[in-house]
Amino acid sequence: MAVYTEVPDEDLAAFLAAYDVGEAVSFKGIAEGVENSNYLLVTTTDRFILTLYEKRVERGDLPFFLGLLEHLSARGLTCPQPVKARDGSVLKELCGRPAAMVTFLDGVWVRRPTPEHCAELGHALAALHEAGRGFPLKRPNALSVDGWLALAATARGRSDAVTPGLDALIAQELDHLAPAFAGLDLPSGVIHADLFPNNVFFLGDRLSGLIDFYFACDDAYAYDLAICLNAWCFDPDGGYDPAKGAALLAAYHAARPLSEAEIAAFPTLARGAAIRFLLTRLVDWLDTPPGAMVQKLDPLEYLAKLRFHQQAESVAAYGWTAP
Ligand SMILES: Nc1ncnc2c1ncn2[C@@H]1O[C@H](COP(=O)(O)OP(=O)(O)OP(=O)(O)O)[C@@H](O)[C@H]1O
Ligand SMILES: N[C@@H](CCO)C(=O)O
Repeated sequence: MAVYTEVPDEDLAAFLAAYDVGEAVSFKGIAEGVENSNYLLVTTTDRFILTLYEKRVERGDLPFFLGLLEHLSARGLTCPQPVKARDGSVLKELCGRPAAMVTFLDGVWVRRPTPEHCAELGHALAALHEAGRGFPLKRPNALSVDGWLALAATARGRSDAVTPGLDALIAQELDHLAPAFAGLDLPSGVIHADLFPNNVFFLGDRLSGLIDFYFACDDAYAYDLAICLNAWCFDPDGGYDPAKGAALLAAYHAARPLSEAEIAAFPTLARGAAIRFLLTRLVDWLDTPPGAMVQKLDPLEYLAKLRFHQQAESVAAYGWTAP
């Protein structure tokens, strides 16, 4: 469930009075998502998503997220566009929470991505990286090496309850990744950092929009590509699908050619991307009280992905070589 804050009708009407969007016709909570309270709002003029930012989103980060959506939309990327109130602001308050309205995007997310979907994704990810250039605000990636070490410390001594040996495996992997990441100097800029299938909309076979920029930050572009490979290119049974990986990498490379350094670093980046989601899922798994109405995501899915990447000696392991 992702409606943590219920909005009374009179509060909604007072909120909407600050905008030129007409009056509410319908207002429904959206069950999908876990971070924030999201509502689908239909007014006499259009459809919008109204989001109340809950405790996991830092208030200080909201100008980065909302400003980024404006920057990307202005450069032709199809992503939610923040709606300005009559006073020009995009961030307001509703029911004691920071709140913003964004435009509604048509499309549905694909449960079973094909290589064709992965190719569309590769193209869109490169377009996102290009469109992000020149965005003036900065947000370091809180979920890079230092964030992984902090999460691992939180889970230490408890992860073996999820699967035996997990504590030691995480410690060994971080011993490998911390110096490996410190030695990287790759092209960087704004990345999405959470571009999973549920954040990418399609109309038919064509990608129609990207959503959920609440992990966006500054980091290596190829790390974003590695996050996508993990999220899109493994089959439901856990096996890596080289046709999907090749489609993703080739489409990205055609739109934003990867450097030799990015290609050489790819297995390391993929390991980093795997431990990042392994750790956040693990800590959520350990710390979410039984019965909480939040979907718990499986950390072991990412342990299997990590093991796959540990065997990869070069990008060829992903079914692709640079042309
Ligand atoms: N601009 C939009 N247009 C259409 N639908 C949207 C839009 N933004 C969000 N949604 C819908 O709301 C759902 C939840 O949104 P979102 O993924 O941003 O939530 P969240 O709480 O940040 O969740 P999570 O981080 O877990 O994915 C999406 O799956 C989608 O169905
Ligand atoms: N995409 C994340 C969850 C929410 O951001 C995951 O699958 O672990």
